[in-house]
Amino acid sequence: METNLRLESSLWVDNKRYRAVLTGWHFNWTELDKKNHDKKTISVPVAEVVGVEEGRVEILPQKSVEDTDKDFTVFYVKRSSGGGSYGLHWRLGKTQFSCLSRVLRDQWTKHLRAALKTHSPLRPHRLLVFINPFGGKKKGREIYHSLVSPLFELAGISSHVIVTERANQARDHLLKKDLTGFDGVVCVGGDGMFSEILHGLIGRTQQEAGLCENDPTVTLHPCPLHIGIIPAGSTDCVCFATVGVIDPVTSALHIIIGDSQPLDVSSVHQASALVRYSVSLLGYGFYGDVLAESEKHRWMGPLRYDYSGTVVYLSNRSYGGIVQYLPADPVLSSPRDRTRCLAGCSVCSRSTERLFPHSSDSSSLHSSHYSHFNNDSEGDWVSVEGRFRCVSLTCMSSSCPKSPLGLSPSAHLADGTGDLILVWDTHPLGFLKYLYRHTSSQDQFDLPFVEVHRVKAVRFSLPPGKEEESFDEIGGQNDVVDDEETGYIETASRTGSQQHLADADLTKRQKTANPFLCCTACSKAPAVSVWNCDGELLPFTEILCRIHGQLVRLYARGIEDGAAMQDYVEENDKHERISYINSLT
Ligand SMILES: Nc1ncnc2c1ncn2[C@@H]1O[C@H](COP(=O)(O)OP(=O)(O)OP(=O)(O)O)[C@@H](O)[C@H]1O
Repeated sequence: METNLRLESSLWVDNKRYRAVLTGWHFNWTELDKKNHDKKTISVPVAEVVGVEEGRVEILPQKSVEDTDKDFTVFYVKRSSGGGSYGLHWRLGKTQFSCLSRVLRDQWTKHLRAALKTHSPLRPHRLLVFINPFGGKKKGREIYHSLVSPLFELAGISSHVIVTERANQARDHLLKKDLTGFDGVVCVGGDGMFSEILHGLIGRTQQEAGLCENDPTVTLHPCPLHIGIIPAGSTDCVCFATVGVIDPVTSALHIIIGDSQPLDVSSVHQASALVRYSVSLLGYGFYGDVLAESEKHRWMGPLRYDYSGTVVYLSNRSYGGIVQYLPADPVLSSPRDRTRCLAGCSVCSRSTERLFPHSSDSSSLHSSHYSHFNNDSEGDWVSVEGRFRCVSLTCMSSSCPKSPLGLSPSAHLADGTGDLILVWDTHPLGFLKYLYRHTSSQDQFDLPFVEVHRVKAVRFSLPPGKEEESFDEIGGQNDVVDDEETGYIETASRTGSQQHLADADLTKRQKTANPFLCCTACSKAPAVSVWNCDGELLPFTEILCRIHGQLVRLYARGIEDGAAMQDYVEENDKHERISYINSLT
């Protein structure tokens, strides 16, 4: 097939002659001098071509076409450094080519489009887009319509756009409505919007597969629809940790070219009920207290997190608890191995084979055998008891602009494990040192009171004598939630897809029941903290978490950084190396 797609001819750009070659995987054009010697080559992977249009076409600020017989325009991904951030920004590159004849022009457009189809099989054709008009600086609609929609149009993607009118509308839509014909779901918003999409898609997939989400031993079914994140929130950590930059155009281009990044998800259970899903931070102690405190100061905007962090740090708290964990296989990877999970991560690729042994390639994942937990021998649980400053579990590095290497710098996005970080009680300066190291490249685990373990599951309970206040006692008597939107009445903790049920009453409960909230004003320190689950407070203290390997897929490819791109380039021949670097600059 590749030989059929090959095409080579002279083309002109700005009256300069180029030799253009379409090989199977790359489209290259090399400037020629008067003696026909090669000057500069630009090489674009076919998979990164966004669109091919007849004529001389402009997209921004408005689409305009100068329809000439012998011209065509190629749009493609162009990289630039992240302006101080860790990853690379993607921009829309554009080159207008002129041919000697219309026949040749038609040949080029036909071949390029055919190559796109062959080498980019996961490109979406139809997307369901949810915009949170109130997320972040309330610019979701503007971001989508001015920056993203023109790119989708150029790439021939049709989208059904829903501007949400209430919290949880996107999640409920995904749980109940017909999703036939959609290749993916895009959220325009922050981490809260992403979490809605996550819960909706996972819940829907399990409903359709007839699986019970409440049972932590059940191997959940991976979601068939991809998730795209257009960052427009005040916290966009999932986007940052999976793309490397917070930039709507970069994210839109990843969606268009059909990048596919699997992501591990942790399910959080209380007794025999699912409470929530988490992908980034599940934190008890310091991180839970900071979130609880910050809820009181929402009027401060994003500043509330810095303020609350200081207040909670000064309150110098630690909490008793019993942590049990199921270690992951230490031969596969370690949270202290100083590796980084970057685009093309080999640990994650090997995990795909381990987690889905019967699928020949990633595209057939969703029809494969899903019993990856059953294939792993469970191993032995390890138990530790004591007083902790914080207990955290993360399925990814949880890097963010303030902490570019993240909570666990060597964590992987898709290896079926999470990193459990135990920070034992210590003096305030020691804890400050631990916190400070998150903002630098110093190893935050190289401290005597810090432990990190790569795990498959975690259980947290209170020490004997400090048993959990029952759910009812802390104000959550209403076990039944009436979902007005759908007319459903479901019982929390008893039905499948019930994670959404806990949400409706949660805010109410937190206000009256959160032990931290009531105790900040008291001199007596609280005996228990609260869990921060990806920015939401959990109404339970004693929980069980299970990591589900590669449960969802994002339109992303993991963080690309300069060094990683250089490694990629090294694998190509010298000619392509030079041309690739040229195309970056
Ligand atoms: N139309 C709406 N009205 C009110 N809330 C909404 C609406 N649409 C979505 N939401 C909710 O708003 C919450 C926050 O949204 P999002 O994450 O997009 O923005 P954010 O500014 O990063 O949020 P925050 O900083 O408050 O966590 C989400 O949990 C989502 O459920």
